[in-house]
Amino acid sequence: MAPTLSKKHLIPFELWYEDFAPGYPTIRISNDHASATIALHGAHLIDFIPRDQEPVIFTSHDALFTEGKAVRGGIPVCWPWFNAHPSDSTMPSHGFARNRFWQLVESRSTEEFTEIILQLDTQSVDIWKFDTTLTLTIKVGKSLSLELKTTNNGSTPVTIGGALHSYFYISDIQQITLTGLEKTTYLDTVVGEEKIQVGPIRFDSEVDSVYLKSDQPVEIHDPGFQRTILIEKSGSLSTVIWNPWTEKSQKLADLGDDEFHNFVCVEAANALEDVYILAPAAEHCLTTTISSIPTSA
Ligand SMILES: O=P(O)(O)OC[C@H]1O[C@H](O)[C@H](O)[C@@H](O)[C@@H]1O
Repeated sequence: MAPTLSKKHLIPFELWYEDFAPGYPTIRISNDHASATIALHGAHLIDFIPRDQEPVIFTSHDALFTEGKAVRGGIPVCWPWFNAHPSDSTMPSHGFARNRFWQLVESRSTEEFTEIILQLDTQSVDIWKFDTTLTLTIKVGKSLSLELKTTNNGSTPVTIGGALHSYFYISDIQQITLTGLEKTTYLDTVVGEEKIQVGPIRFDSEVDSVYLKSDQPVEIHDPGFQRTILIEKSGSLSTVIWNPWTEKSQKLADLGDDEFHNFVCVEAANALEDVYILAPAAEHCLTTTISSIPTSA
C-alpha cells in the first residue's frame, strides 16, 4: 500500500510530491544544480538531470510503475542480497527492498544539495526474520550521492549483500569505454569464467560481469554526449557491469528491444563473496557518488 505522504518534508519550490501513476507517488526535487525524481516504491531514483545536461540516469520507456515490481532503469536498491538468493530459489531476485514502499522520514535543503532520507520498515516483511533498520540518504546537487545504511538491531548476526544498481544514460553502447577496472579479476557470468580485464571495457555483445576486490572509481567515457560520468563508491568491494544486448533485451518485457544501445549498468555492489556479516548493533554503509563531467568537443 502506498505510504502516507507527510507534508512536513516538503520544501517550497524545491521538493514536492507527484504521482507517476495512480497509487505510485514520487518525490520531485529541483534546485540550482539539478533535478531528480525518486519513487517512494523501492526508494527508486528514476532520474537525475544536472542543469544544462542530458539525463545521467536511464529509465526505460517501457518501465512499469506499479507496486511489487521494480522499475527497469534508474537506481534499484538491491537488498539484502544481490541477484538470486544464495540458498532459496523461491526468494525474489535482488532481494525485496526494491519491491516495497518506503517512507520519507527527513528532508533538508542546503546551498549545495537537497537531501532526503527514506526508510524501509523491514519488520513487516514476512520473508525477513531479522531486526534491521534500512535507510537510504540521497543528495541531489552537482553530483548525486546515495548512502544505503543497514543497522542490525537484533541479537543474532545478519548477512547483508546487495547493490546500488545504477543504469546510466549513454549516447551509444558501441562508442563508450569504461576505465578504472583494468587488471581487475572478474567473473564473466555470460560464459561462467574468471578473467582479468585487459585495457578499458568496450561493448559489442552481452556483458554481465562481477569485478572482484574492486573499490576503485569507474569512469564512463561518452564522446557522443561529450562527457565523462565518474562513479565513486565505498562499502563495496565488487562492481557489476551489465548490458543485456539484443536477445536478452527481447526477453525483458519492460525494456524496449533497442534500448540497450542507450544504457550501461555500473553497480556499486556487495555481490558473491563480498557480503557483510553484521554483528548485533553493527552497521554497514554502501555508498555511491555520481558526477557528470562535460568534456570539450
Ligand atoms: O532483471 P533484474 O532482476 O532487474 O536484473 C537485471 C540484472 O541485474 C544485474 O546486473 C545482474 O548482474 C544481471 O544478471 C541481471 O540480469
